[in-house]
Amino acid sequence: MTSETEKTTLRIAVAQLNPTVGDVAGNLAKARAARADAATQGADLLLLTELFISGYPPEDLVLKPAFLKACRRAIDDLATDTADGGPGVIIGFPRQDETGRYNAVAVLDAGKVIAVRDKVDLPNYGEFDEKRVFDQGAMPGPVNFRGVRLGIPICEDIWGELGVCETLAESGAEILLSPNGSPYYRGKVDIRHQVVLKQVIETGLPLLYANQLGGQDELVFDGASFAFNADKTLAFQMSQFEETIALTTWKRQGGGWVCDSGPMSRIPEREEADYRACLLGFRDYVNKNGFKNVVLGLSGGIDSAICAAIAVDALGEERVRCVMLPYRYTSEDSLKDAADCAKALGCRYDIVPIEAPVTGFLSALSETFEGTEEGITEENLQSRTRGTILMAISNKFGSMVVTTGNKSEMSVGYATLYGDMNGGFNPIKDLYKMQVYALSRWRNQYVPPGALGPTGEVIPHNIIDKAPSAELRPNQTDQDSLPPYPVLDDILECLVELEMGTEEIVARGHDAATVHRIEHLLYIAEYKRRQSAPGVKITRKNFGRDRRYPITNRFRDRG
Ligand SMILES: Nc1ncnc2c1ncn2[C@@H]1O[C@H](COP(=O)(O)OP(=O)(O)OC[C@H]2O[C@@H]([n+]3cccc(C(=O)O)c3)[C@H](O)[C@@H]2O)[C@@H](O)[C@H]1O
Ligand SMILES: Nc1ncnc2c1ncn2[C@@H]1O[C@H](COP(=O)(O)OP(=O)(O)OP(=O)(O)O)[C@@H](O)[C@H]1O
Ligand SMILES: NC(=O)CC[C@H](N)C(=O)O
Repeated sequence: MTSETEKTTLRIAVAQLNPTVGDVAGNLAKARAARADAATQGADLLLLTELFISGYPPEDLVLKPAFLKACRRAIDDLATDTADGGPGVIIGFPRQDETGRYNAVAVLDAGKVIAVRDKVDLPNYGEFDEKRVFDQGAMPGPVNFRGVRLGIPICEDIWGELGVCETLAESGAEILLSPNGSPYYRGKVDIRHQVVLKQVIETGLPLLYANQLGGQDELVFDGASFAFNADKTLAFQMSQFEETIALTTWKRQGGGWVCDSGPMSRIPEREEADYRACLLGFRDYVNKNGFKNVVLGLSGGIDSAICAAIAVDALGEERVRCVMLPYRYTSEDSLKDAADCAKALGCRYDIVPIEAPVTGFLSALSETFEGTEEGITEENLQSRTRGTILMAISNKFGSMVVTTGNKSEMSVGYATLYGDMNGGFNPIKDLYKMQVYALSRWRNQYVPPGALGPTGEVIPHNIIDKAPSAELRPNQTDQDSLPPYPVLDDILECLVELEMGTEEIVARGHDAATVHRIEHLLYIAEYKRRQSAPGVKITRKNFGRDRRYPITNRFRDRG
């Protein structure tokens, strides 16, 4: 006799998939394909991630009744599928009833929605803004799935202090299954492990953590789903940055449940992890927004070189066009380095000289500018001419312009509005210059899994070794107007990531006048950053949602 309460084995397929926000039909199709796969593998249950049917984060889309209706219809359709006796499904969806609007999960089995649970703890810090669009759910109880009492805390429910996991344990949950939409930042996998371990220790229950995959605007969801058993051992670990479904087997043992099989994948570290995040975020932005190809200005400098490498790795060389736009200050070295880089990457390389258009602008302005000194205006004209030409190529061929400014220069406003700031998306927006160097060196040695680019030195070593220069006037280098990048980056990390006081930064050995100047530049460049293209979030504090400073701001920290 097999009664449900005697169930001793549970096979859970964990689907770490890449949904698209707003593509309800596409996400439903992905859920169905995953369920078919799970059925083939003999799973009892398919676990999908937070708000899978809408894509995460759906932001203000959930304020549209038509969108919520479409999501609900998709959940009902998927529930109907489960009448076939195959795997049940846990899937995230946004829902509304007379009491409010919720970030919810549905449990589907035997042709029906057998339970719905709402997220209690709505994150409202950093990149998250969930209190804006969702109401707090009621404290959940476990769901009885084929005789097993499952606790389903949704993402922040396992991070926060509201006691959701404890409540689930006290009300009889036997396993905790947590659907997540957890974005990448450097070192996040370890942090998630610690968060989950804390809940495992507090509840005495095993916890399965399933995370979404893929880029959504500035965020990268890196997957890396895993579980800890109640004895605090890592039961399985899925890969990071890869869309995958894994079967895990759970056994009833000594009064509790133990996960005794599942994959054990390697988690990449440091440069590899950051590079792969840039790649995935860039690829998904371009593909999910329907661009067939991209174009970028390749200057012979390191920023555009690494952007070209990321673009080729993400899209393949035939979808990337590099354009060298030389002016009279462009050196022979730059011409050679840019050509070598494009050749190493195997992508199309055009040369469009800007002497004639810049001369045209200057001649049009000659009367207006009569009696004035030549300076930054004329320098910016070079950058703006390049920006205009790249946008023309974009319009003509439908290619998205890749923006190439790193976090160091975006911090201090070292970029020209409507010039090199033109473009749709920036793969290195959240990488300081020293990190750009580190990732470039790494990429010259390794090709990440799934990358479409070639092996070998794709960023010629001369580009890495030479002094960075914008070449907007003769013999110019970045260091003429900025401190050396190791110094600049340290000061910026203190100011931006750590919100340190200037006195504290000076105490680290920096020159006070330099620290004050960098702080000033950081504040006065806020207006530029507000007009800048989105780009991949890599740090805990990107210039997007994570750091929200006023543009009009007279505060300067003088101790
Ligand atoms: N608070 C504010 N709110 C709104 N608008 C404001 C503003 N402050 C200035 N502005 C406007 O912005 C204009 C100045 O901005 P913008 O025209 O961009 O020019 P600007 O910031 O003055 O100059 C661009 C800087 O970037 C450097 N650069 C350029 C290109 C490439 C690189 C590189 O190495 O990658 C470096 C260049 O050497 C220079 O230091 C002003 O003329 C004014 O109209
Ligand atoms: N001669 C050029 N040909 C093509 N694109 C250029 C050229 N000069 C600048 N650009 C574009 O403008 C961006 C800003 O470049 P700039 O040379 O001013 O300094 P940078 O920030 O050090 O970038 P890079 O390291 O790529 O040179 C470049 O990344 C590139 O996309
Ligand atoms: N979607 C969420 O609730 C995510 C919040 C959580 N702190 C995370 O970053 O993973």
